[in-house]
Amino acid sequence: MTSCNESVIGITSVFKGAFVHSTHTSPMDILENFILGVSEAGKIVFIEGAYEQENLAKRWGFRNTDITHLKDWEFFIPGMVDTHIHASQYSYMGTGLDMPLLQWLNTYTFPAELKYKKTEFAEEVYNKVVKRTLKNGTTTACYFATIHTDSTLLLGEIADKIGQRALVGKVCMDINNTVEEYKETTEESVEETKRFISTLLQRKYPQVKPIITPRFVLSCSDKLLKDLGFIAKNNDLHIQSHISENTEEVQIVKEMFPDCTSYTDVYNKYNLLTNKTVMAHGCHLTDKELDIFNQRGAAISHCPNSNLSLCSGLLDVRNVLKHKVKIGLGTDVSGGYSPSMLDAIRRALDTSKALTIQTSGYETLTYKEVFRLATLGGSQALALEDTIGNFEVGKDFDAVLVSPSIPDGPFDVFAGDTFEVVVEKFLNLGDDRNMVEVYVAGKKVVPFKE
Ligand SMILES: Nc1nc2[nH]cnc2c(=O)[nH]1
Ligand SMILES: [Zn+2]
Repeated sequence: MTSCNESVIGITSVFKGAFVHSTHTSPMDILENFILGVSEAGKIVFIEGAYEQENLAKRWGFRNTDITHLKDWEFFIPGMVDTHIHASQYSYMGTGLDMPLLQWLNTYTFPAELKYKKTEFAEEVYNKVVKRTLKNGTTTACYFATIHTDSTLLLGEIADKIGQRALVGKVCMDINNTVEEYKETTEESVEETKRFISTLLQRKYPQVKPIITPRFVLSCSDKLLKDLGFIAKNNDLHIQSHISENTEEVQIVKEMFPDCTSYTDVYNKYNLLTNKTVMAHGCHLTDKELDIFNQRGAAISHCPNSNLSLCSGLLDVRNVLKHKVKIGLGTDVSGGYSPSMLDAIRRALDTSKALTIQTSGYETLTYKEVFRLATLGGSQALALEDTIGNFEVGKDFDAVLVSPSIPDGPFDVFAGDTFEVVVEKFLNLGDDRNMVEVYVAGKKVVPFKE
């Protein structure tokens, strides 16, 4: 296909059918009988009612035979954004959820992460986690790897090869009093972070970028936090970490930093709270801390499966939204036992309902609001809203083609169902069998090439 009037931009795909997405004003818009065009560069160039088909065809130079028609009940959703996932913890996902955070880290996590010193092990696990999440509709993942630079670079290479959009973090930690082998010196951590960033950036992967990753305050010395804040600022990089996940952790941070007014104040002091920062959990943040998040433009990754599985706490998403703090959803594999963002949607609803049970007058989140968190909210949390998150013209076409009525699928569709009902069924009951195609920047990445 070539364009005529709009001769600079060539159209490579045109889809006709239903598109379901969120906007600032609406948590869920269902656009039935629409037509969407994707450019060679993978960007959305138009999305309009199908009655505009002839005009669009003339303007963009495509023929009727170039159009891909969605089948009955099929619809596109924007690719989902996992704002917090530990690629390295995928190897033991679904196990070891019988203790609280700090004991869990010492017993299961640190020994498991130590194994990534070997790049062969990293290669096996990282190929699996990228494929598993992509086929579950995660088109963008914000990854923690381990302290090992070469294995973490491999994660970037694998995400690029398989076609997932990713922020990839080499974990930084110079404190570990229980698994002594699993830590770096302060200098190593800083130097290896610099090597990681420069090597990954040199590779110029179009959709894979580095993210500065201090594990959390309890794993990092003051000097390390300070240097990482400096590196992030000098290179305008994304930042991720954990904050206020459970009460024991919050108490220890308070005792360690008597001069700081809060956990948030510690990160803020070291320039680690920016408009490109995403902090996981935040279950126990105070209103004052949320105000600081708002002022800095920093975001929260809500990881409800993990918060329930490790008995960490119930994040009050309604309160976070009230403070106008950016928020997305995360699986937090493997504190969370599921790699699926559909599970994150469901557990976020469960959490909101638990808060409703214990708080009179609580305004429960709707499934539509939680869908927005998994898509547009995630893009905002990762400061990628200009590129992804919904089907606005000019954004990259990151999308999942959902086929609700596949043979032997996880739920049934009936003739009397409305489109809205089918979307709700998919969000509550669907799984990767329904996600028949996945696109990142206009390129079909699921089904996999091999
Ligand atoms: N859930 C979770 N919390 C953390 N806090 C510090 N490290 C971790 C981790 O690996 N998982
Ligand atoms: Zn985590």
